[in-house]
Amino acid sequence: MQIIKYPEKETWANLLTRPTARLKEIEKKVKPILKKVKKKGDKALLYYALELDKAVLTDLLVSQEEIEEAKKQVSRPLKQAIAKAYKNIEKFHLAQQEKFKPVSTMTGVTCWRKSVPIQRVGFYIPGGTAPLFSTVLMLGIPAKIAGCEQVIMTTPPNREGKVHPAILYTADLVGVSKIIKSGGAQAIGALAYGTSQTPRVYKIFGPGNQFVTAAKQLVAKQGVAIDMPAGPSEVAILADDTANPAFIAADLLSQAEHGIDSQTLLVTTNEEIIQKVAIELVAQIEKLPRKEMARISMTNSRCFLVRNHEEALDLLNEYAPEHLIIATQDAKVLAERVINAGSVFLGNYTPEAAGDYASGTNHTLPTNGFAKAYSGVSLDSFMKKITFQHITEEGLQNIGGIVEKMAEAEMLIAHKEAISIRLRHLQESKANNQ
Ligand SMILES: NC(=O)c1ccc[n+]([C@@H]2O[C@H](COP(=O)([O-])OP(=O)(O)OC[C@H]3O[C@@H](n4cnc5c(N)ncnc54)[C@H](O)[C@@H]3O)[C@@H](O)[C@H]2O)c1
Ligand SMILES: N[C@H](CO)Cc1c[nH]c[nH+]1
Ligand SMILES: [Zn+2]
Repeated sequence: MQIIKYPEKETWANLLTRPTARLKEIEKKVKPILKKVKKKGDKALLYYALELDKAVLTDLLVSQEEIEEAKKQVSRPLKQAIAKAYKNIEKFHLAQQEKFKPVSTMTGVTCWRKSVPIQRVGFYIPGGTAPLFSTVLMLGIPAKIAGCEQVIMTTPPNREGKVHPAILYTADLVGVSKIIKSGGAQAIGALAYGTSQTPRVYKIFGPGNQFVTAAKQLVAKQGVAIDMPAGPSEVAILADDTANPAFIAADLLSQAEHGIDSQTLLVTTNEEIIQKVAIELVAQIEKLPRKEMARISMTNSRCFLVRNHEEALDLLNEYAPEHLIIATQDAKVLAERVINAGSVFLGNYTPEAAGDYASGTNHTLPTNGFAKAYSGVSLDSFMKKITFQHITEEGLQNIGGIVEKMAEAEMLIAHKEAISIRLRHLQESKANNQ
């Protein structure tokens, strides 16, 4: 972990760079993959399953038998844990339902808005180095509440050509319509362009590694919607002397273990805590099965010693972390000053891992600084907001002159005439009735 003491503001941009490869370099690898999928469809998916996932597949589609088999393989305690997480995630996302009342903007002019589900959505479920079945819940539950009709899921097969049973079990639980055994950029291409087995979707959701994220960003330029760039995981921790160094180390490692391109940050006003966390990291990392990955990722880690909490928050808002843990005495007060972050965790007993799995909030979040402009996945991500309006005869008389004036000033006379023709008609009918 690189320690940086009292950095001047002008140096922040350089110190806060992400370890992810430059988008241009990743794009060089991803573009030919997308092109091949567009041209060759399922044949390309089978080719990349062998080339990149070392899986010999005879069929890309997960069969009903495979799902039934998976349901038997998941243990009862895991099913119980999943059921509890499901309830919490459902509760939090149900609370996001919007009740929009019609608004009368002028007498006779009524406007309202309705949330309508996106009919066909695509999920990418990461499975390269760990089977992230929790992501199935994070995407599937809000999609179900929203009422999306068709959910097409893609996830990488393992070397035996199989998908992890817990991924299949949760997919069945949330009502996924079709599961395609394909990972990486090729899966994103399949969802964006469609193949004989993969229906083309209107919006692609889900996190993934740099290849997945770059592919999502590329297909977004070609017309398909995406949730957001949700790439390699990140966590930043703001700690004071009330924080527990062992907890901090555990939280840093929990995101470092995601992959070699994950990044973790510690920001503190307390020099002593840095040394204590460093000691804890050495001890805790040894116990992790993914310690090699975490060790590489921890080389991307930075620790900032800052003068005060004001400066800490400015630095963190500049970084815009995917996850921010505030482990300070006045965590709730400091949280008010957060303007750029995907999801915030307050206090010593709020580990980020709770949000990854079960507290209720969504774990599909913007990385790489995109939290400056994007929100994480929510119920709204699965909806379009359609606006409606109705204008009565009296309403048109009230609003007509305003529109005519503005249209004329924009030199759009057909617009003006769409109003004037009606106003004249109303005048004529009034005259005829007198
Ligand atoms: N931001 C979020 O909300 C969030 C949530 C969960 C996970 N994540 C991130 O998701 C990622 C999961 O990564 P993963 O790799 O385990 O699984 P993954 O499913 O995202 O990627 C695996 C696929 O990547 C492709 N691939 C691997 N090496 C390649 C190469 N050299 N060239 C082209 N394609 C290649 C393969 O096709 C493989 O199937 C992690 O980075 C994790 O931090 C992010
Ligand atoms: N931390 C990840 C989001 O960056 C989500 C996750 C899934 N499983 C474990 N963690
Ligand atoms: Zn995680």
